[in-house]
Amino acid sequence: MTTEPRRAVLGQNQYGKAETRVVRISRNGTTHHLKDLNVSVSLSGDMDDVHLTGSNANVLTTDATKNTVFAFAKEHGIASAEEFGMRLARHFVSSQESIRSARIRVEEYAWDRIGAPDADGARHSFVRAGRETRTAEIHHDGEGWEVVSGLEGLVVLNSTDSEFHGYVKDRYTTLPETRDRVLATEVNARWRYAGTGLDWDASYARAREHLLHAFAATYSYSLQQTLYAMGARVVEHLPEVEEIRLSLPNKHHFLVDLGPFGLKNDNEVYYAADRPYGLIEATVLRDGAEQRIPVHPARP
Ligand SMILES: O=c1[nH]c(=O)c2[nH]c(=O)[nH]c2[nH]1
Repeated sequence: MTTEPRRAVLGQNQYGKAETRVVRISRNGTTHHLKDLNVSVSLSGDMDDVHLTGSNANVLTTDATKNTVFAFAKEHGIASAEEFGMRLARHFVSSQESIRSARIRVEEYAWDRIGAPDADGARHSFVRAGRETRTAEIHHDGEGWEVVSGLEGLVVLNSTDSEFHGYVKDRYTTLPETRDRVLATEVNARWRYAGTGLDWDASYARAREHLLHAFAATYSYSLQQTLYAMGARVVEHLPEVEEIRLSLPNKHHFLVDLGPFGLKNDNEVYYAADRPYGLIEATVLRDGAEQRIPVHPARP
């Protein structure tokens, strides 16, 4: 019996940039609108050579597909995930002979406005739709009780009223100063109660509301300042709370440089980076209270 020589052949293939995190802010006077997408591009076509011969002549770079996402967000806006995805797909297939098909996957993160329409910040302050995780930790030694409640994953964003400047400049400092930036964070908070016998649900709702209100209403010169304002507002409005500890990742939104494409980015198109991120943490406590919430939360 003769054995056929085994030869490898190229099967289905596709390529593109996955998970471009684009945030488009439209500013209608002082009322801002937000679109927040995660866009993945997969292109297929005449790609035998790039796999088999080392020729890149048919390859539109994945970098260019990412740039196209940002540039289209600026030029055409984002009416809907579907419309935006169709526009991208049509562009890739019709502008490059070597590209025969495009698959665009879009995840859209929904945002709600914070507060009533006339409330502070309602025009430019947002909370990510979908509930945060509520937490509670109870300790009892047969006599005393300690109750620490909290929340994790409450994502908020201010599209203006945030500056950052005046910081130390050492030889490694490159961050440009800014008088108007997007400030976004995921609120992770734990607060310790002075006693028991409370309406826990009502207290939780009040703490959450005051955290959101302080985030929206604070004109911020740093996330540290916003953190303190949020913690202080809870301590000052909830007499049952002795201390609160906040852990706030700075969810950086970098303005995309659209200059190379002949486009001006007037604080409209942002790249939402996921890491690394600044991590701002502090305890805010009632004057005279003991600081007892541990720095690192216990994991279940
Ligand atoms: O609000 C901020 N606080 C910082 O300490 C800091 N550091 C940084 O690079 N960006 C920011 N933003």
